[in-house]
Amino acid sequence: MSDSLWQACLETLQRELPSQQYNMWVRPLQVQAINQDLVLYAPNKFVLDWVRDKYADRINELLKEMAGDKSPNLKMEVGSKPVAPIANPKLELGNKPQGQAVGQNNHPLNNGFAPQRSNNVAHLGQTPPSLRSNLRENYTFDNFVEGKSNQLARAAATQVADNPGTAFNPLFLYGSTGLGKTHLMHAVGNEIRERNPDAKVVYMHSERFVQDMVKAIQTNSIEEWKRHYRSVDALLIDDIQFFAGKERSQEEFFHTFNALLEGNHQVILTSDRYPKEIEGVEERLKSRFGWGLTIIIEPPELETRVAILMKKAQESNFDLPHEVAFFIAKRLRSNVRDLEGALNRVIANANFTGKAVTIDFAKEALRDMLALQEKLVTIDNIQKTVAEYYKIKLVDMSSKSRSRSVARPRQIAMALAKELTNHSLPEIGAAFGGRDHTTVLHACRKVNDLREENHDIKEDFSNLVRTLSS
Ligand SMILES: Nc1ncnc2c1ncn2[C@@H]1O[C@H](COP(=O)(O)OP(=O)(O)OP(=O)(O)O)[C@@H](O)[C@H]1O
Repeated sequence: MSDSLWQACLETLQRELPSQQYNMWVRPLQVQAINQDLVLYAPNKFVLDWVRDKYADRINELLKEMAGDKSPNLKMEVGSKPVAPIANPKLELGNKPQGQAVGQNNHPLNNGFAPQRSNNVAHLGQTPPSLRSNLRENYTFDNFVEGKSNQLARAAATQVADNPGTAFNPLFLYGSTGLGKTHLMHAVGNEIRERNPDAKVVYMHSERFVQDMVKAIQTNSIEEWKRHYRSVDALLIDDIQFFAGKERSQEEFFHTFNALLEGNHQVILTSDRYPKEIEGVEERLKSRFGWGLTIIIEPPELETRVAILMKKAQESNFDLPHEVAFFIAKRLRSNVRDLEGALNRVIANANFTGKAVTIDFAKEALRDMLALQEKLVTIDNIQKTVAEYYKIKLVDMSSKSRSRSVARPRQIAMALAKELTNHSLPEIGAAFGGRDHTTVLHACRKVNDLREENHDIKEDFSNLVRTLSS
């Protein structure tokens, strides 16, 4: 129960804090519920003091918001969550030993503190701490819900897992935040390890890569560091846009990258944008990124969002009524991470209040998230964004002109208004120069058809959804 409460708390903190702060201070915390206490374990005193000072009040506030007078007492300690005994050590050995504790051990501020580990848990041979695999075993192909928006990416990832180093190298996944790039990347890594438990698969966030390199330079161990990186079977680097402006790291990465590709070792990269659009990264590196296969993951459509919610609820053994999943999916459109956050919140609220999970219940539990979303996407905003995108005048959104160059963008804007806001067809019609609701309906159908047939319109529509929802 407290797990879902903490998860809900984490989701909110992740939304509220700049990602670097979140990754640095909050992500490494481990949690355990002990009676009425929720104990947070920090990897060292520095992190403990920082979190206590900067975030404890907000965490307490969130716990109270979500669990009311049943909210647990927040305690904080240096240490790590006691490791539960492993029922079947054989299953663990050599395959997927990395859990939270390993990530924590890798924390940049983890000055020599080693979390408790079970002796049953395998270590990766002589690999130095920074090159532990870091794979998150809960990110698999099995629990990745497929839909139109991620079909290609998933298929490519499966190919890479089947033929690492030879199918597509590098595999470059890009798309906005929270759409499953990291998940897919780990799924490939997990699958490679599943088939070959000896494979050295290393996952790294790009910021971590840079920090490690700096440390290796400071401690005169850069040669060893290079050797280790170049010896892996698969290197997974997340969010490589953070390499921007870090020239020395790019240089090292460039050589490592070439060495891996030459040796047919798999490289998988993710970024929030198309390689050529990453500013502050050398051209030669960007062009190398495109040598294999570059694929976008788009925001999931409604059916996929519902399927993701149902799947995640099922994984948490939570009985989520379909209409509630539909309601949440309809309202939260841009990002799977937000969907998960919403679900965790609903679960936490339901567990703590014991109330039945209805649409009204979800509305209440998600009040602030929904309000935020409504504020973000207004018809006004859609009209402005579409007009700018197609370089037409804003007044043409409501003009009577039927010329194709303005009528098509207008139809797209109407379809976006239907998809991204909760306004009714007549309300949308009124906002577009007093048009009839049947005109809006026709526009929505037309745009849907065009998205199937015409690649440019499909891409324009996704770009606009992304811009409007971010
Ligand atoms: N298709 C999907 N099926 C199931 N879960 C998904 C899917 N897509 C995303 N998720 C979940 O959404 C959350 C966010 O995904 P992930 O961290 O992979 O996003 P990301 O694209 O790497 O984001 P960022 O760019 O911010 O790193 C994860 O918990 C992931 O499991």
